[in-house]
Amino acid sequence: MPSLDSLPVLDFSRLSAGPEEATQFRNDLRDAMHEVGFLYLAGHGVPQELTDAMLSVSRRFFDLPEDVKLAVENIHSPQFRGYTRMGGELTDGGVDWREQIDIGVDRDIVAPGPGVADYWRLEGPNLWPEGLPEMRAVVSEWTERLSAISLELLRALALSLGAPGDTFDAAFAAQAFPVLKIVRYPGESDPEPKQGVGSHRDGGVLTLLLVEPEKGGLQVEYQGKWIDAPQVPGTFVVNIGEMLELATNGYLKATLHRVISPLRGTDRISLPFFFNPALDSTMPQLAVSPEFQSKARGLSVDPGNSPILQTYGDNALRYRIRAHPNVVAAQHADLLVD
Ligand SMILES: O=C(O)CCC(=O)C(=O)O
Ligand SMILES: [Fe+2]
Repeated sequence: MPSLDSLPVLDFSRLSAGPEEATQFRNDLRDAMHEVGFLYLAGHGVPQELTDAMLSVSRRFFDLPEDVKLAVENIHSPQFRGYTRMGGELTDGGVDWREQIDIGVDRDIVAPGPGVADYWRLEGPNLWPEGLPEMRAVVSEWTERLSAISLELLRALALSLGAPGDTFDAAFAAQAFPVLKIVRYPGESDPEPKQGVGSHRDGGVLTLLLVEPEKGGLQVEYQGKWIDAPQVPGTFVVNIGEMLELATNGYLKATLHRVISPLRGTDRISLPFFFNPALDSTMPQLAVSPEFQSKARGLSVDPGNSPILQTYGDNALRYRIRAHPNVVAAQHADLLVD
């Protein structure tokens, strides 16, 4: 396999440029997600004004007084929504130098009871900060747009592997569980690099990441080396999560990545959007055609050596528990008993 200096770039608009171009796009998408598991997506059609509005509201959020942010801290949310203070998150056994707000779909809480799976604890309301009423509308439009692109990408991937295009539709139809994180990495590297977020694979299906213009820091593992993935104007970084690796028996790759803190005196905002299916969905095992099946690598195990779980909600809860022990202590102490 060739070495690589930067992630491949794909133009999403090729998907609507006639059947031949669409087929070629789907094949390129499949090959990039098999080889690297990461790419830059250009031509996605999300208006620049919407992107600017998202970045601007994100900055305004982080500029809120500390007590306003702490009023929506995730320790108040059994659903792990809301604000994570600096140093309040662990990845790969180390502290992440980032603050963030997690926003999902506002839904009713699922009442606990016999036979009700633990992962239903993740369903419930968001925590919205005081003084930023415009945040909801922008986030909701962002979530809608990015969900639509993600579903198109999943359809393209399914078709490219010889499976029906609608293979994934049902898992996302009724109660999809996307999560948007709005993240700020303060300047901690001096210049000795500090952990912005530690090395990990994403636990969901597909991630679309927007990074502030001109910011670097993201690194992607390829053939045992870290490739820098700086922001490229007009693109999202798109990567495969563990559930899609599971669905393709490892043909598509959930790739390790991490973020190095920016240099002191600077910071970096990024918006990872995790496109996830309903909590009780099991990823359909894709009918990958034999040509590809023979090249499937089987599944990776995550750095903690725990295998990927079949039901999405179990995976999601496991990730949350590992990353936010303080929320578990405050809201889910019963899960720690055995
Ligand atoms: O901020 C970034 O560039 C990536 C963040 C990330 O990988 C994550 O939150 O899962
Ligand atoms: Fe990630």
